[in-house]
Amino acid sequence: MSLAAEPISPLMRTASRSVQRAVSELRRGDLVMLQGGDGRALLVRAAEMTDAPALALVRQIAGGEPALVLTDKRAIAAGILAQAVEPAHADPMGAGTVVVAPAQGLTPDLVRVLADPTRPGSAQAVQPAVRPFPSAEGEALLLVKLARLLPAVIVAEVAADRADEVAGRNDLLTVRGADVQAYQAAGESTLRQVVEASVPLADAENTRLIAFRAPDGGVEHLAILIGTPDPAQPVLTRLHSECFTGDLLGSLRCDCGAQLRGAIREIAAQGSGVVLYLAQEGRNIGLMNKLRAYRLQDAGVDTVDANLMVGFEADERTYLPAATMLKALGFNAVRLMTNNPDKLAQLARWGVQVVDRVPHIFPANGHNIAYLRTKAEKAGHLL
Ligand SMILES: Nc1nc2c(ncn2[C@@H]2O[C@H](COP(=O)(O)OP(=O)(O)OP(=O)(O)O)[C@@H](O)[C@H]2O)c(=O)[nH]1
Ligand SMILES: [Zn+2]
Repeated sequence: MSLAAEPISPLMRTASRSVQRAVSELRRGDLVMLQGGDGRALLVRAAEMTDAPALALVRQIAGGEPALVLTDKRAIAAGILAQAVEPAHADPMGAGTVVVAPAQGLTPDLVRVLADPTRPGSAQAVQPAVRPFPSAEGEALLLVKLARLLPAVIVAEVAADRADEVAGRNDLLTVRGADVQAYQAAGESTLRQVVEASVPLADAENTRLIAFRAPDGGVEHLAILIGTPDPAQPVLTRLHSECFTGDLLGSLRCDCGAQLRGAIREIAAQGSGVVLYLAQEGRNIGLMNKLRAYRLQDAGVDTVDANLMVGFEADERTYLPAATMLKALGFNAVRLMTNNPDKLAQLARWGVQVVDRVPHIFPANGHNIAYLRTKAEKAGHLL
């Protein structure tokens, strides 16, 4: 049942190391040097971490005025952009980017109001410039998304032929935009089994947990294997994206807790199957950002628009990790318990045959009616 141990190439190891280090620097509020795939070099820091000394440091190192980069979704929500930016080529990660460089300069307040939808304020006076993806700015946004921060960055361009010298003098980590673009899919397609243990569950006593991790030490996902599925037959399968609030706390805002426990019960009743517990909290925007989206929903916005207002796509998940795990377990055909057509389409796209869809619907609880209705009306869920 284990994956053939494919050695990770030295090139990939170096690439993922610099991306992971850059993510860590950004989360600390430090600057990194990004060598963009477009040949431009940018000093980058997370907008979420920006105060006056931080802006002053960027000015001092770059010798020029920094700009704020937002996704087009966030810029529209902030009222400074009329419509979405068309990507230069069809790339699911390629959100259009919007660059704000006000003549009077950036202030921490302006950065906060534009980057963070939970901070009230207005920013009528700024004129953004738009850039289709790919661009160094778009790669900087991918980095802060990987860091699970708000999708907004402060950038300042540095002459490409001076980037190494500036980075060296200021002890800044350098990361290549091409590596940032390749990072996520590389980790997701090389997940391998790390450990397997028996964990009897109240609703499914004959259960084993199989833990997966990418060779570069990235995100970890779990397979909850119930009974002994026959790989020669389509396996009853549930893809479940992590939901701390619903799964662990029993939050009534969503249907996740009911779906998770319901899937375990149903698989146990049918004899065997697997639940993949995917580390994709908040449709892969992370818990902090999901809580930001909840704040907006408390003010009347629906779950799809709330994601867009924070600056993300409505759904940032890919099911490549799920497909990689299923194949590693020897399961090439599944009966998928879901109402989400994207899960069906993506699994097929990543080479897992979906023989059947098993509806996975639970009664509304009085708090999640609008959430479920939005999933049906806007996200095409088959409810
Ligand atoms: N961003 C965001 N994420 C949410 C919200 N409510 C729930 N989630 C997340 O949505 C995901 C729900 O995942 P699933 O139940 O696997 O998927 P689904 O898209 O509902 O599809 P099916 O249940 O398979 O039909 C989890 O990662 C939750 O954390 C919300 O209001 N905003
Ligand atoms: Zn949930």
